[in-house]
Amino acid sequence: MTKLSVNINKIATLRNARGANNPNVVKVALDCERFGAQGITVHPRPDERHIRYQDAVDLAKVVTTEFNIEGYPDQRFMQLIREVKPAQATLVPDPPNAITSNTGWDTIAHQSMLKDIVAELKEIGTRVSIFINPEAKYFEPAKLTGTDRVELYTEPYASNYHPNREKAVKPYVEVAQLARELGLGLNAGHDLDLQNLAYLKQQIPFLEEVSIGHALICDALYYGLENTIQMYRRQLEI
Ligand SMILES: CC(=O)[C@@H](O)[C@H](O)COP(=O)(O)O
Ligand SMILES: NCC(=O)COP(=O)(O)O
Repeated sequence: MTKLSVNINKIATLRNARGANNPNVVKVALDCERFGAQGITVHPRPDERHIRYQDAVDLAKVVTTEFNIEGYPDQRFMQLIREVKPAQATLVPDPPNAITSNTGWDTIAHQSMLKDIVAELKEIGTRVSIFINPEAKYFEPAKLTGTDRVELYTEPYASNYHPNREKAVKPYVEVAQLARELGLGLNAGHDLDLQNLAYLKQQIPFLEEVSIGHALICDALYYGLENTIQMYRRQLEI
């Protein structure tokens, strides 16, 4: 089974537009779970333009599915993980001013740093995933960091899906097999949507989790949150 973790960053973007607490991200997270989400993902950024660090603290108290916190492992992120102890921490190499995540780790250049961070996170008791591009050279070094999982950065798959989905998925299928051989668990995320999700799942049936935010929240404007979550879940059952 591939779990659907709903990224609620965009709910916080909407809330922050008016400064009060509507929509309430904690309530939305609980509703996502009630509607079928098997995990909740947040990615607090240093400027707190959407999810705030305090949101992650508040969410951790009530989320009963898998809570996944993504981010660059600076001191504030590590302090948050120590305080919240989420089920999973996903390490992303974004600089502080990144508009959104746009690449995975260079696990060769940053192997020693990642190894130390992974060890610290595992000491806390949090499963670790490393955000990674679909390039074979990064997988063995990723394994050597001690990480439990890797998360495939799927933006290139998503943007190449419509012109040629077979070509778009090919590098992902190759590295997914490699990850499997290395004993790395496999997550995927970024720009997955109702059109491209089922094919990715068909080609990589052993995906453990996808985290989806932007497209899912956009779809919810038309279909409603409950329907939308069910529609995404169905894509993963194919
Ligand atoms: C790692 C990843 O792909 C997601 O966290 C994505 O970047 C969402 O972040 P934003 O909501 O800030 O775009
Ligand atoms: N890890 C990816 C994620 O959480 C959501 O990415 P997106 O669906 O908002 O592009």
